[in-house]
Amino acid sequence: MRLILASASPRRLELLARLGISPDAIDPAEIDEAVGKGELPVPHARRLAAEKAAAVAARHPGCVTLAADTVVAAGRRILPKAEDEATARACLALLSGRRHRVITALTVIDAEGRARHRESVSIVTFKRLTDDEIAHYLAGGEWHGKAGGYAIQGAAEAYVRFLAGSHSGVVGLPLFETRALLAASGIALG
Ligand SMILES: Cc1cn([C@H]2C[C@H](O)[C@@H](COP(=O)(O)OP(=O)(O)OP(=O)(O)O)O2)c(=O)[nH]c1=O
Repeated sequence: MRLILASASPRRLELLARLGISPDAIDPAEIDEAVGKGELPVPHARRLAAEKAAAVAARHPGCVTLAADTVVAAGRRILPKAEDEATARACLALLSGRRHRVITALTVIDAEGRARHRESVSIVTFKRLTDDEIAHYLAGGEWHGKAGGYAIQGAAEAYVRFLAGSHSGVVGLPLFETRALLAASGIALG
């Protein structure tokens, strides 16, 4: 069974490798990731994962397609993907000392075109960050392109006081849910 990874994220490819899987092709979906008016974090992540999977599956009939979307949420608010330092700084200031959620939604479309969905929701709390700590983190550049302006797989984990849920889910591909969805969709797993 051919597996298509509908993602440009090298982290998702690495996480998939931890399941012993290497996709037959990588075909990133390029969809509009704008947040809908009044759209809440979990529905937003679900919608984007489903749209990424559908867009890519249409190009690969008869294959299994896996897509994911990661959202960092402070209450009902969806934090942006940090594309510049000012945005990353604003995210870190908001997350400082405060509990937030990281949602990764998954969609797998099987060879018959049937879509299956799951999501992982983790709770993360950072310590209260001083201005110096924020400046030091920003200088490292790891925030670039990351939802919420940080990457737990890098230096930011040293600021994480509490995590409940899935570490791989925070990084971008929750292994437990991914394994379950792929197995249900006909991908052979060890
Ligand atoms: C919170 C957090 C996010 N991230 C990353 C994962 C995702 O790459 C990104 C969220 O954006 P996504 O839109 O989920 O993914 P992407 O644009 O990188 O890739 P694609 O849509 O092609 O699959 O933030 C981390 O790497 N570590 C973290 O701790």
